[in-house]
Amino acid sequence: MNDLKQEDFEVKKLGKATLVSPIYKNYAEEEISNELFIDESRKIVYDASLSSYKNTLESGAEPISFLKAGPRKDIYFDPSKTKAAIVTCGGLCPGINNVIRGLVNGLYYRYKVRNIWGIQYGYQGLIPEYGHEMKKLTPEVVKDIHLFGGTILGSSRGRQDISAMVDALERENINILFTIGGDGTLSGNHVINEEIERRGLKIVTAGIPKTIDNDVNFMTKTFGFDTAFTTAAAVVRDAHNEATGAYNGVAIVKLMGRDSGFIAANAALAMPDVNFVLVPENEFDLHGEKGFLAALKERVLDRHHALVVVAEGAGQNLFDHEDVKKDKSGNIKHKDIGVHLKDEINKFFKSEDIEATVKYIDPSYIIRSEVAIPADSVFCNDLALNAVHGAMAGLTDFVVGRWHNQFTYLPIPAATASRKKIDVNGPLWWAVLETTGQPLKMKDE
Ligand SMILES: Nc1ncnc2c1ncn2[C@@H]1O[C@H](COP(=O)(O)OP(=O)(O)OP(=O)(O)O)[C@@H](O)[C@H]1O
Ligand SMILES: O=P(O)(O)OC[C@H]1O[C@](O)(CO)[C@@H](O)[C@@H]1O
Repeated sequence: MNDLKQEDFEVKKLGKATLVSPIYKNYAEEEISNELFIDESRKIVYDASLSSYKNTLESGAEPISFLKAGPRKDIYFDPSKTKAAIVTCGGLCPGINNVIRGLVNGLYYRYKVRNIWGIQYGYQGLIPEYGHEMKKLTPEVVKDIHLFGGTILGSSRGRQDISAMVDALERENINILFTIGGDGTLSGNHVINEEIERRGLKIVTAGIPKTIDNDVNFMTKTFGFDTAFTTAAAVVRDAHNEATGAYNGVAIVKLMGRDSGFIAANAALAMPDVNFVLVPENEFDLHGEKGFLAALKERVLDRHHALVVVAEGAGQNLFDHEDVKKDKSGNIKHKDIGVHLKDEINKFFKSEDIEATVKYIDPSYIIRSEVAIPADSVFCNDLALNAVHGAMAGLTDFVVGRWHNQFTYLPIPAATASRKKIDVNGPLWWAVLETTGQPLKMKDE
């Protein structure tokens, strides 16, 4: 591993370094993480323990090359002539403002870039017809924004014309575009980059992965996730009070998680009063001997209260999918499992002649609008600074992340090829089963 040289690795679209960084010229540059391994035959770097690595290859994505994130000795852009822009897209997430603040301060103080702009309301802000003016960003403008949830730039969903967006970058003489967003935003970043390459423009794009669902590939954790499950855990605690406050009380808390149940699983582990965690990765039946309702009944008759945490993408197998609805960006809108559970539990206990009190709590939007907790604030700032370092060094079409205790730069297609999910044979799910005591499977098979 130590004998590996930079040229052994397939590094996509690394810009040509032309300038020596005024600040980092003495920085010992180390490009490759020791925790990653090389597949000599393919000339790629991967983590041997990685199941998502295999999924990514199977999905036909490009091979993965991790670079260790951090400042480079040589930088590509002359700070005095560099114009940077920041855009935030998709749903909200705790910490977006911290990332914006970190990007602005990193550019301004570390590299002395003075021309920094915020694009308003997501990719819409690059389309003149919407009329969203760009916002000048300085350390003064962003100095307090970490004290608030949401995004000071606004966000949006919905496809925009790629060529028109690149026209805007060209027209505005933007050299660096930072995109803060989830899977969709990063995919958008990638196609914008393809158009930039086609036109041969000196523009780089850098992604900072934003999703409270924590479902981005090759990221141990995305920012906002810790805040999300910490906030969710407080709701779960209160729900427990509701459940125990009535004889045969059942409380259901629905949490976000379109495709992955990380928030639900972690909130339940943080608040181990939870008796059932329902996640998209683990299908369940409602009815039948081994179904969820039978298990719930057993629990209620035994202890006279029960606490259920359900991720929004769970139990979708219980619905028919003839009228699939999508949001503006094309994401499938899931059927409301929380309301469905509440109704089915009520019906079931009535049919069993058991008097039960069912309380349903959906704190989704409150959770994702929260202010970042300190651990997330630190993380957001680190991600932002590393994104700045990569972009100033001329890297493009990359997403900054953290993987096995290292900050990394990863080609966007590797991050978006598939979603990270809970491994139901892995330690997280086993911890959930052990803590809740819920049956291994709630399905008649
Ligand atoms: N393949 C793509 N090409 C171009 N633009 C895309 C692509 N996928 C998504 N986008 C755009 O990226 C923006 C954000 O996408 P989306 O609404 O799916 O949110 P997201 O980034 O996945 O965040 P969240 O995790 O909150 O859903 C939208 O404007 C969407 O149209
Ligand atoms: O209601 P909106 O804004 O479409 O966002 C909901 C989605 O955002 C997410 O949190 C992803 O960021 C999903 O779990 C959820 O489906």
